[in-house]
Amino acid sequence: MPPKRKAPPVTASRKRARASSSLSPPPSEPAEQPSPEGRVTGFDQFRVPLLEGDVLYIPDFLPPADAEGLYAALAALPDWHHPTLRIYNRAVQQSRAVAVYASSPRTIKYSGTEIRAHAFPPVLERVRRTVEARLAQRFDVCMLNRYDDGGVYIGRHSDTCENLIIASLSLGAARSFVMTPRMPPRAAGGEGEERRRELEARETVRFTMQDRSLVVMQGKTQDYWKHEIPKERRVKEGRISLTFRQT
Ligand SMILES: O=C(O)CCC(=O)C(=O)O
Ligand SMILES: [Fe+2]
Repeated sequence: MPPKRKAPPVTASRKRARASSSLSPPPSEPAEQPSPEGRVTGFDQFRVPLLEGDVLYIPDFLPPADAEGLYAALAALPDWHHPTLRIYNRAVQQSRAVAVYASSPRTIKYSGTEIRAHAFPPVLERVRRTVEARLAQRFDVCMLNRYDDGGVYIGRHSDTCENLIIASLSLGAARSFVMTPRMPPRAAGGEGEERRRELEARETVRFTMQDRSLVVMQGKTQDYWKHEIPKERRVKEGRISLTFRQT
């Protein structure tokens, strides 16, 4: 199998960008205006080079002062739980803990189960305001994911296209984000299956999500790409992602 194509330009340029960025926008910046296109604009230098995908990786998105104590405060929220999923008719408890918040009371469909969304707690509301102002977008739902160490992962999936824009803020341990192209169904099965695996491996894009960074997925990304956070056994620290969604 050919080696997975890494995306060194993404990682390398982000390292350079990190030193210089001060990410609280000046109040005059146009980011305060809602974006008419329904997509995040103005971050072109952070675009991940993907065919038919619109993905941004923005390092140092949250200033260190805003991130101080945030991991611990979020980890202490009372709403975390490990959903029980039905896999091949067996009940399996997910290793990743989740907590869901929404601006109005509702339940959220999630991997075949329903999760009750809570009201945004003040600590999360502050982050939401920062993300909304910087991206010039509104987010009405936030799903938190907690990966206590590198053994906790999220399998390869696409999110539903009801999520117009997903903005995922990372806190804690650096983890890999792996994007694999979605293949048409006819590419699978028999000999096609082997070819599909080969193409997937060749086109796979991988980058590292650092503490305080933001990944944005929008446009047709979910139609053309799957994403995952694979197990990385050497990672001993926890990571929390705040996945802001538009529903
Ligand atoms: O943890 C992340 O950054 C992404 C999680 C994810 O893909 C999801 O919640 O759908
Ligand atoms: Fe996802």
